[in-house]
Amino acid sequence: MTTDHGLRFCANLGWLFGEVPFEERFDAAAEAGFSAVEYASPYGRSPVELRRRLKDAGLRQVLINSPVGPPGTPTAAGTACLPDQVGEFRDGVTRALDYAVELECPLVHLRAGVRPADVPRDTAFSRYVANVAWAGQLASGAGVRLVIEAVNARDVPGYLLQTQEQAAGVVAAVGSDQVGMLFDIYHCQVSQGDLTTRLEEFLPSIAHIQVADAPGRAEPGTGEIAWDFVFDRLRARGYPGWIGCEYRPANRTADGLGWLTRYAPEGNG
Ligand SMILES: O=C(O)C(=O)CO
Repeated sequence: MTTDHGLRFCANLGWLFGEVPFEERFDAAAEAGFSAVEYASPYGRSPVELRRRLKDAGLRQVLINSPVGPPGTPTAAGTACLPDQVGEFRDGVTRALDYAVELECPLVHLRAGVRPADVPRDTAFSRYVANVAWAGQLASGAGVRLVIEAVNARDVPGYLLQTQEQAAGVVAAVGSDQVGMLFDIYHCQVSQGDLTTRLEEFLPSIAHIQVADAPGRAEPGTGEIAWDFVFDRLRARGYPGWIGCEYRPANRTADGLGWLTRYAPEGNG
């Protein structure tokens, strides 16, 4: 549901409702008033199971990520910029699109990856652009849109894509409506600031937004970002997409959702 207020928020089940096991987070999100969810990795469960959980809770899935390697390995933040991982990357995109189609999920986030020290930046960047272009073509056949996200270097040192300008440049270079930006307000604040200027500049390319406050990455209202100002701007510009709650709740998730009722008074989407 889009309200007159215009902003639609979805719950990231990888980050929110950590008080209960993953399987129970669907119901927890619905009980908290969400009508949509996102999470990075559906791959440990069958699409049939996930579809059932979504349906039973009355939720829709709006974003998944393409697969990444195990934590602590060179592919933990993705394979898209790694010249020796093209096969892995393509297999991962194919798998992600299969899941997205099964879950009726409109967006897949392609993680760029961390550039290895022995790979020149230009080499990693051109591999990345070529991979995203390849994935965009495959995604158009599946009716799914891809998004790419700039991530701050404090949280993920060496991540290839660190600024909104770089992400916008890749979207422009690929030149396909099938690829858009995932603008994470927390990452932008940590790396660059000047949030609303950047949001407004890149709005035509932005297909998804995520939120957390800075510097602690907890709920909006726990840090330095002027959320009234930011959300007013997004509302005034008619941002039509979802806003993913990708934050680490300061306490129990439900206890920290007061901020949301201010910005989505008629329900979270
Ligand atoms: O890894 C992160 O920090 C992300 O924001 C992924 O979406």
